Amino acid sequence: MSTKPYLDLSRAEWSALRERTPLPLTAEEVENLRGLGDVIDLDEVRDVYVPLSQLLNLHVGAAHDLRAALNAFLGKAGRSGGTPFVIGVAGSVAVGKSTVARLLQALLSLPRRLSGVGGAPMPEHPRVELVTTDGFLLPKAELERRGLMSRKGFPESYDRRALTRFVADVKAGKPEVTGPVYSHLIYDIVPDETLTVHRPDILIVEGLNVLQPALLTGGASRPEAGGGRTRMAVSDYFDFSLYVDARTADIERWYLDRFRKLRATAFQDPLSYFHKYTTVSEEEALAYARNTWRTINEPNLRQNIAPTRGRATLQLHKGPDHKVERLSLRKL
Ligand SMILES: Nc1ncnc2c1ncn2[C@@H]1O[C@H](COP(=O)(O)OP(=O)(O)O)[C@@H](O)[C@H]1O
Ligand SMILES: CC(C)(COP(=O)(O)O)[C@@H](O)C(=O)NCCC(=O)O
Repeated sequence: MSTKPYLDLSRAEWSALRERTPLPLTAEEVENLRGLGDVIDLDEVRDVYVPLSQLLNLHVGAAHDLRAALNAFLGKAGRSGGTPFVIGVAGSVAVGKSTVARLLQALLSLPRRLSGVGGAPMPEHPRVELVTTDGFLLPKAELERRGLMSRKGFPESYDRRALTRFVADVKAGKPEVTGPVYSHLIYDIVPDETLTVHRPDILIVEGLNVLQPALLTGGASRPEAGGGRTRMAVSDYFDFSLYVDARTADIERWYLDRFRKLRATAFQDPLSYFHKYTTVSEEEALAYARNTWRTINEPNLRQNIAPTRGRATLQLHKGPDHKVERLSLRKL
């Protein structure tokens, strides 16, 4: 008997699971998914992401039942609703986290009649909110002050306390939870802009470091005091987590391709932090992007992000064309 914590499934094995609980999408719903403006193709949606949304619905139902049982034990029957189900999406810069997160948001928001799961506690139209952790990056001026501009995306470049507090507040059922907003255009936190989450049924939290374990505070500097205190990490609030995985050479290529595309589009805006790369040759611009990959994003992947892969509930392993080739599902 295998004691490996993960069950490995080929794409074919995984997509065959869908047939047992078919999810019929109407033409309009398919059209809405296309309307996400993403590159993702519909075979991929059907074979990989529809079964995933069905598995997530099973987890949502089971989490609800467990909470109801706990409340009954505590003599609080009838108060089991209202706790959002929280999903974390982790992986490297440019591996496709935001594409997966937006797609899941769309699939999980579909009317319940499509979910194939009976009796789950969701309303007919579940409200699914998405937050990205870039809003919790320290502002550029603060990164500069701390000498962290070349560590952007590393765990220490975030206000981890604020992120954890944000998710804890949503999970606790606060009616309104407000967080900061990051702009890729200005490469900084946007002053005077916030995002507010209003008691969603499901919250998706997407970012490079969402599977980082909790920090130990105080203990390292004061071992004589008998060790420190462990803070909660954002991952402590997850009911389910996904790690989007691919070969490093493929991710680097996707990063450079995205940079090339942005150079022809968003960077054209004179307000863009990267506007300067539209006025030099493509070769020069790509040399800059390659350097950013090699000195920031790849070391962050190796040192901080990839080591958290084994904490995810499900790992999606992508091939060179973004198609999911195999999956590892946590079973122990
Ligand atoms: N399933 C997919 N099929 C094709 N291209 C994809 C897919 N997912 C992501 N991409 C492309 O890969 C790049 C990185 O994806 P993105 O979601 O922006 O990554 P991240 O949020 O991890 O930085 C983008 O150019 C995106 O269009
Ligand atoms: C904003 C990011 C840190 C990603 O943040 P996330 O939402 O994953 O927390 C990253 O996309 C980024 O800008 N990294 C800095 C290096 C670069 O320009 O690629």
